Amino acid sequence: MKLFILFGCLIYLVGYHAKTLKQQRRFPEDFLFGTATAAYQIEGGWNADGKGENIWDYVTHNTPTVITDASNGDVAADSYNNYKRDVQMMRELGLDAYRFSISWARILPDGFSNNVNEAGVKFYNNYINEMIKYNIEPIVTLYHWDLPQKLQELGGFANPLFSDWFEDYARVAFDHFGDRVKLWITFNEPREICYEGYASDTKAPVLNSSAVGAYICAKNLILSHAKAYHAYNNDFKSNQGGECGITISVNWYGPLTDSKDDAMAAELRRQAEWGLYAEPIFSSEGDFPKELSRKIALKSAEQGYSRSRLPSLTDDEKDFVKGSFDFFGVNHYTSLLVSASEYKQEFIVPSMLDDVGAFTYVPEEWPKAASYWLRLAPNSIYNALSHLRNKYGNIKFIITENGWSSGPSGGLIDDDRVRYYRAALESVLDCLDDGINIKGYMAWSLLDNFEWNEGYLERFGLYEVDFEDPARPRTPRKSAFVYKQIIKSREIDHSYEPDPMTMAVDE
Ligand SMILES: C[C@H]1O[C@@H](Oc2ccc([N+](=O)[O-])cc2)[C@H](O)[C@@H](O)[C@H]1O
Repeated sequence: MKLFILFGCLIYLVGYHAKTLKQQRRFPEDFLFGTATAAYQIEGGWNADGKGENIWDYVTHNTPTVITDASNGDVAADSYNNYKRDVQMMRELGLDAYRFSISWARILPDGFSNNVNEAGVKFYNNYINEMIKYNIEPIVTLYHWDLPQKLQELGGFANPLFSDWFEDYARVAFDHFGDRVKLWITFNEPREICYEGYASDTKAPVLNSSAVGAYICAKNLILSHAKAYHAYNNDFKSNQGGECGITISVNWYGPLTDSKDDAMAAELRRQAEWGLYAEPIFSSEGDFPKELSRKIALKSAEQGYSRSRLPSLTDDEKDFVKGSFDFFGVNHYTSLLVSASEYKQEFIVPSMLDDVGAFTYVPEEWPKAASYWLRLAPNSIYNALSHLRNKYGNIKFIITENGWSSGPSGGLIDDDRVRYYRAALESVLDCLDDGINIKGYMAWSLLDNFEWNEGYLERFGLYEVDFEDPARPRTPRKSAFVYKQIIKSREIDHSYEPDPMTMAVDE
């Protein structure tokens, strides 16, 4: 009997300690919890008050077939008129920060800095001031995919002068908003800009120029980032005291098996997906990834090109680009497994996938979102971030996007999104436990919005938006309450159930 009681006490004590240990997993007080959006996806007001046309206006108006539901961002969530409600939602959630993008053509209608649209500047001033009023730190992306159409007509990212145009635009933004904005992101997701915009028929400008244009874009984009970074560093940082980085999409690509070939295939795939853009900026060599560059050169020669389709960086360019960051913005959503053996060449034109030669696989048991590319994968954030830390050192990381999609009739009780966010944030805690220097986490997204090629068929919002109603009313989903709980307590309470689901600003 005594032994039985002793054993019972022991079990109770172990259980109690395990619980308290788990409760000790807290996010630091200075950790920035936020949400993220992008101008074209939420603002609407596509031609309001002097805004110029951008490549998404152009593509959606002229080739609506590119968008599954033939919709566009003309009105979207109408945040151009509803920005105060959006800031109220940020306050309801208790956000520390809010990541949004500036529409280049709203402040420079032709793309060039000679013609500044004062109404556009005023809109962003009001928006930023509203955040500052409530202690919400604005994190500004300069480019989230919406190039002024006039610049596209001059070649866009393929024009070698692109980096000058981007630097000029960045300077206008630093000049007007840098007294209040302290975290600047030059580009959102170079891979999606260059690969999907220039080597596929999905994203604007829908050029599908195969794996030629995409590599020219990659080089020009990296140089443009570095020009904006140096402009900030040399001419603004001492007065404004902010930081400048870039956001790259870093999903985790692991090997399918333990074979050497799969390990190599996974490495090549990582180099193609994000190393191409990260390596020149964050590595000590300041150059494109070696194995990938060799493979592209080889493929280019086989295809009869007299030089590699991937343009090289000169020594001066490498020096200029290397180390051009204060932080690494990571967009992370999911994981994929890579196999070398199963890859079959599918393309007749040069393609980035053929350049890599690796097949990706996703286990059926990983839960599916509404987006075909999105699964809930185990340890996804930890795998990606620990790899980045091991590769580039323990630099400052901010997770600038992470989120889950449902279909248009998904409703307010979004238990699958709740499960995803809790798992993702547990993985962030694993990173913090391991000493990885993550300083913030931005959930994608604050509210439902125009999801690019899927239009309004995929919803990522913590707040649901009624797109049928001209007023675009916003209603919090269950995930909004759960995120609020985590932000407020700095802990993940897996048993928390909001009841009733009524939202208010905590004073
Ligand atoms: C939902 C958000 O997606 C971001 O872009 C991508 C693109 C591709 C992947 N992927 O894993 O294949 C993930 C995210 C984008 O930055 C944002 O605007 C949203 O649309």
